[in-house]
Amino acid sequence: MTAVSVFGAGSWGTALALLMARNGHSVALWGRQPEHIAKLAAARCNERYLPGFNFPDNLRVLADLAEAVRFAEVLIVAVPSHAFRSFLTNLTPHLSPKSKIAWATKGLELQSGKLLHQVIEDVLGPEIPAAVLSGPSFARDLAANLPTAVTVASRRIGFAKMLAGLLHNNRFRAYTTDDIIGVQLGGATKNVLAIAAGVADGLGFGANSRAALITRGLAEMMRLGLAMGGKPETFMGLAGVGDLILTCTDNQSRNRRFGLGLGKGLPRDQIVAEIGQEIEGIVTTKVIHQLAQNLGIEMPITEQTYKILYENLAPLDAVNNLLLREQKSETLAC
Ligand SMILES: NC(=O)C1=CN([C@@H]2O[C@H](COP(=O)(O)OP(=O)(O)OC[C@H]3O[C@@H](n4cnc5c(N)ncnc54)[C@H](O)[C@@H]3O)[C@@H](O)[C@H]2O)C=CC1
Ligand SMILES: O=C(CO)COP(=O)(O)O
Repeated sequence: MTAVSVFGAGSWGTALALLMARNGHSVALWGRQPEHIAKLAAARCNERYLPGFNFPDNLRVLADLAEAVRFAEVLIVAVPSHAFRSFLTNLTPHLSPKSKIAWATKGLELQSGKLLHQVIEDVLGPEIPAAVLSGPSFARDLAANLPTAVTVASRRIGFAKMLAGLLHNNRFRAYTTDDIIGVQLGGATKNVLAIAAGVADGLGFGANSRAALITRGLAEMMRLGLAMGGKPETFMGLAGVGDLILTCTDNQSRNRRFGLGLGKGLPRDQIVAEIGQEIEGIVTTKVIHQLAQNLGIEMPITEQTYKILYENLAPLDAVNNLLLREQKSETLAC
């Protein structure tokens, strides 16, 4: 039995806390809004973000950050990417020399384009053991105990194995790797491509288009990921193509649903309000587009998604721009 604290009481933080509590660990789930945490404590369930799944007795909820950090040496962050640096800054004064940090956030830092392990190094220094969890894993499927497999990446493989051990059970497989860059870029890029897949489906383009988009999207993910130091096998694994397929094809994905709404011509504010949860791909589209430009990498689907989101390009015109590109070789190098 290990003590673990999970930070971020949204759908993903709650699902991870449930998983580890069901595995018999002693788990604290921290949220920043005391009134939200009070509701969780009273209902023993997260009715706002993950309704229908009762908390076991060994899952406690906390609104006090210092108490949640004191509770465990293993800390897992599941706040959205836009809050990542400020959250770490708040965390810093409470850390002990034994603290180890992991994150399940999928995204990059908007202002700097940094990967989140770089943000950790900036704020907490290079010495703290750090690992990322990613892969095809909807919160609701996990909470419902449906079979799931993910990747845990750390440059300290011992910490990756320890974290994987906390998560692993006979319905949840956690694989390990040292490719912290590839795993993060897979998780970030797939959200952009899921918006694009949603747009295509919202326009009524059907199955052939979806499969083409996923496949060409994978080529984009790999071009960027390899240029930034990720390993090819990571993009062919759970955190790459695995999560790409999941998020592009199932309507549990908020990024895909956002794209679906855009493709149907619904107003952006209405779609965002109806989803009512984090849509990481909106900001990530901007960051990845900027990275691709800086590195001179061709990412046409990302580029057209960027134009829909930030330059008011009509979805149908974006698709036509893709289809009217000159004929190409299918190889990765383009
Ligand atoms: N929901 C899912 O199925 C999965 C989500 N993720 C990732 O997990 C991360 C969190 O997303 P979800 O839990 O799904 O979003 P959500 O919308 O369900 O919940 C977001 C939570 O973050 C909290 N939050 C927002 N700003 C904060 C701040 N400044 N400080 C502390 N907490 C803050 C909110 O209060 C809320 O509790 C995202 O990066 C997402 O991509 C990864 C895998 C699966
Ligand atoms: O990352 C996810 C599943 O692996 C969740 O996807 P969405 O953020 O699009 O809902």
